[in-house]
Amino acid sequence: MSDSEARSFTIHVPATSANIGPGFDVVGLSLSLHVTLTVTISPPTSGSPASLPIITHSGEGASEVPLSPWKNLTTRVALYVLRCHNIRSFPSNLSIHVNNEIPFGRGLGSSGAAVVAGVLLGNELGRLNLPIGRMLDFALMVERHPDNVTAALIGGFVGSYLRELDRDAMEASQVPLSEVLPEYPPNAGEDWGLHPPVPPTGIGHYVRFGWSDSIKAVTIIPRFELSTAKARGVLPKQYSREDLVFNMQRLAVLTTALGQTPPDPELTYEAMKDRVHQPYRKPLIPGLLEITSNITPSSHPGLLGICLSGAGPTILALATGGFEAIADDASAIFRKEGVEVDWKLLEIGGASIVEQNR
Ligand SMILES: Nc1ncnc2c1ncn2[C@@H]1O[C@H](COP(=O)(O)OP(=O)(O)OP(=O)(O)O)[C@@H](O)[C@H]1O
Ligand SMILES: N[C@@H](CCO)C(=O)O
Repeated sequence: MSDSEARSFTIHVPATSANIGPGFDVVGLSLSLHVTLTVTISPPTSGSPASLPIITHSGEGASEVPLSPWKNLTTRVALYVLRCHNIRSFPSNLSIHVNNEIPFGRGLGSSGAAVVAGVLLGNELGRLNLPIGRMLDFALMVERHPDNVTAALIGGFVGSYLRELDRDAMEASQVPLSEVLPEYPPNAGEDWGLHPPVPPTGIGHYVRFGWSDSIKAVTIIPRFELSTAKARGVLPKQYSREDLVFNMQRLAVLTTALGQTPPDPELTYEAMKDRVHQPYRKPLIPGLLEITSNITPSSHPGLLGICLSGAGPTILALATGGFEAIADDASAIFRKEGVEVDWKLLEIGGASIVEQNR
């Protein structure tokens, strides 16, 4: 298809729940809520000046998300990918409709999904044909903990690490975010387009674990936002050996236990406990401790384990049944603390996909 023809494609990126208890910054699970971009590029009309992309947005975040392509996270990331391939602007006559099912700032990976959507958008607009690993490099230059973006891109229950790079590559992967996503439009005369910080190759490695089809995700979603930055700000810089061993023992068991059929509630409940992030986040999420300690497989048959979803405030319960009782009882504890919630029963989702429409 030539660039003078109309093009349309759709990008679907799933929500994710990171950590799953002990796997802080390591594991993520894709969920059946999506951000969907419907992208249309009309053929250029001769003589008409270059036009900026038109963004419309429906669903979650509609009242707060910036619609300027210079400010919107997804289009800024797409432009970063394009600039790294010597393409300095969006095509003319580009319109993007975003329909978003992922609530902002709740621990369901909305920012990771927006970043992955941006990488996929840049890849399609530039017809770059980037392999998955390279797309992950771009996503990791923006969102620097790999758990959400890797699970959103790959789909399923995914573990990842950031590689030990050589010194130059390490420095390149750690340039300030303000250089990766500069303020647009640039000041007059600023040479912004020519030298973007290109990601080193192979920043992250990942693996998809097995998943038992019988397991669903009950998400209990408070009606308040907690930014990831704030929830990371309360974490200590150092941990005791006991706490690290506690988490590593559980994570090693959890990554296989959730793939077993039937899953073993006694094994998984204990394996979803954490000492690295949840204890420090308790003051930010009223009810967290009571929910995770009072809702157990013996009080709630069908429950496998319960934890904070990502940086919170959403609670994630993995279960094979008894979904409503788990959600009702967790909601009641939140309400006692004055927190209103919504809950959703979600499937474990697939990977991000791009569909060509015509
Ligand atoms: N579809 C989107 N389009 C543009 N910006 C978005 C979109 N989704 C999320 N964002 C931006 O990301 C911010 C939320 O990011 P944050 O990292 O605080 O929470 P989260 O990603 O929802 O949670 P977590 O990382 O714990 O799973 C929003 O306030 C908004 O600025
Ligand atoms: N691992 C991250 C996930 C949030 O995006 C955290 O818990 O801060």
